[in-house]
Amino acid sequence: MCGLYVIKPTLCGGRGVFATHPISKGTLLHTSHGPYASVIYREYRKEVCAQCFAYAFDSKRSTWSVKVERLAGFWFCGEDCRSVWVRRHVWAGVNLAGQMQASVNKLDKTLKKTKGARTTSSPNPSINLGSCNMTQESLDLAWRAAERHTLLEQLSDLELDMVRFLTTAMINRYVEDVYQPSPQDYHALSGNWTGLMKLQNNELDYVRSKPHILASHLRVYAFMRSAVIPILRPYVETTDMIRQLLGRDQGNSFGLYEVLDDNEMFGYAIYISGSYFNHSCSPNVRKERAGREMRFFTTRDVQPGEELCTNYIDINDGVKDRRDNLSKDWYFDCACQRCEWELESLAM
Ligand SMILES: C[S@@+](CC[C@H](N)C(=O)[O-])C[C@H]1O[C@@H](n2cnc3c(N)ncnc32)[C@H](O)[C@@H]1O
Repeated sequence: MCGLYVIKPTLCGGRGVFATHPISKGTLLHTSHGPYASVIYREYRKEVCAQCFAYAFDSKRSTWSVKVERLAGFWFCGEDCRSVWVRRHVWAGVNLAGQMQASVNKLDKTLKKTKGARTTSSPNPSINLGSCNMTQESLDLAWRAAERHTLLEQLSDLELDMVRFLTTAMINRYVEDVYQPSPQDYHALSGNWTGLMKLQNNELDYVRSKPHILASHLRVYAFMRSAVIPILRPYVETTDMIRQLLGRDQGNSFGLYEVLDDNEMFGYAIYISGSYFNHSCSPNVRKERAGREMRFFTTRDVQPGEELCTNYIDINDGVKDRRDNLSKDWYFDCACQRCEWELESLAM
């Protein structure tokens, strides 16, 4: 709902969402109508509707039966979802998502057959890919080297899912560049490429916190360069787009759960307009997925000027565990008031 909040800088958590009016408990604050980038994990693809994310098991089925003809890889809970998906994914008669999926599957099969065990060598042996002291300069060097030495390797299932996730954003960018979609199309993606680029980029923090991830990202890039269909090739000629996307994925993506956060997680997604809510260990907002939408509701009455926050982790843990989890998985030291109070009382 517009007019109830503004996005503005916080003291120590970048930008945040602040109430401008009194808001009562249970108010629907905001709806992100659909993700700009998303993936349903491969193992769930036949069980989760590619359009509305309905889970087959909830309907007492094991899989969905409706799929896109030819270029399979997308299953739907019914004809309606399939036709919405086709309307949004088939441009000038070309099913870009289907073609990419087929190309990714083909390359994966070829690598499995021909390469066997993967290697973990650096594309440039002089660059150390596994350091928590990584600087921006050495990170840039590693990526630039990847543009010159394409080291094609078999990917893990998680990396293949990452490829599929990146592909959805790349296709949305292509459609923006070529077809100038309508405002409704942008609405359905909760923003556009420019909006996506305004989200916080966590690339360096992520690589420092999980040093092994850089080698994985470089493998994903090399794979995408080989798997990409000709129409999308310009987007992977340099590493820029993939880096921009990977830097936003970390710290901005939402888990796609059956419905509530403690159910089965079957994928992840970037909801651009929903990415401005900061974390608090005593949140006043909860998120709820409804089909493809992500909705944000207040969980108590809120006063004007108060920050509106969700929780990124389980807030039932003790202060030390919460802070460790946020630092490990979200790369920040929580600046919320509850942490401050609980840390003070621990120090006394
Ligand atoms: C999903 S984004 C939220 C929007 C972000 N503040 C921005 O300006 O784009 C998550 C990032 O916000 C910051 N953040 C969120 N909650 C925070 C908190 N409780 N304390 C400190 N930083 C926080 C961290 O930098 C985190 O990586």
